[in-house]
Amino acid sequence: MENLANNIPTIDLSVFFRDGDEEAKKAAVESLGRACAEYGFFLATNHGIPSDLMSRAMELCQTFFGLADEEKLKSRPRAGGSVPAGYTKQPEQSPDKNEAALEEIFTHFSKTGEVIESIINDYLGLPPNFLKEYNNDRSWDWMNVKHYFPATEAENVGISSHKDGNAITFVFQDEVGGLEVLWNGQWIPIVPSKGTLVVNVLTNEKLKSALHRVTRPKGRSRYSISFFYNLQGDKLVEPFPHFTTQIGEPPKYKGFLYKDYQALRIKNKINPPYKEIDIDHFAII
Ligand SMILES: O=C(O)CCC(=O)C(=O)O
Ligand SMILES: [Fe+2]
Repeated sequence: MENLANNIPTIDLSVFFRDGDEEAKKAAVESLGRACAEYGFFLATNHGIPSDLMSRAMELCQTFFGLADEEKLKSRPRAGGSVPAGYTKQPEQSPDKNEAALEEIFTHFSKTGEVIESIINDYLGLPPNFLKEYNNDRSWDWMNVKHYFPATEAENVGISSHKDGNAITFVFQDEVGGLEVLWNGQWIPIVPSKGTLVVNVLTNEKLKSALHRVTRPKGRSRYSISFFYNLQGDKLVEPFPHFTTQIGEPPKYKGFLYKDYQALRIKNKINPPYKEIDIDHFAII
């Protein structure tokens, strides 16, 4: 049988972290854009996040999750934050001196997000810096770390099928595996490698917001770090005129305020009947 995992493209981003080499940049923009249009996912190498920092961050997650519950509970998110989940800095309870690794990797993810955003800007033929200027407030970006327990005989759901609700997601997973993306009706495994980026951009479907899920392998725990490159809450999100009026195509989605969308997602996630709200909620049928 064909190994579909090989279909997910790997993009080397090194060319975007140095000056010059315009031809190579153009080729990489094209490959990255095509991967986003076809799969909504790609694997990135040379993405600007130092590998020793990634190892330290992953070690820290594993140390943290190994603590007793009463210790972990001391680090729960503070009430009144803009998002009710994710990593919250609690220095006095930090598991060890490596804590800075999570802060540092957050900054790197943010920068790499800007690089990917500008590549997507070019791929879509938007005016220079259009997305950068539209999405110019990084204070809504966030990150979380997850510990998936081994599958049992009865069930193996890590995260059920969903679309992310942000602009670009980076997932850094350990070597265990379990992340899968839906493509042409089949679940394709995202085989662990140094850095996996999940891309979801609102462009009237010029790029794909892919359904994905995590299944839990038997016999071992799995850890991952997800970074969500976001939008500022008061932004109005709707298909840009470049993808609608300017090219004579109707919008496929209604507009919404980004913070209302996030609130709706969370409300439905934590209240019965526990529905996954995603961008389809705003689709114009
Ligand atoms: O843990 C993973 O590999 C993916 C997690 C995910 O899809 C998410 O956090 O939205
Ligand atoms: Fe996700």
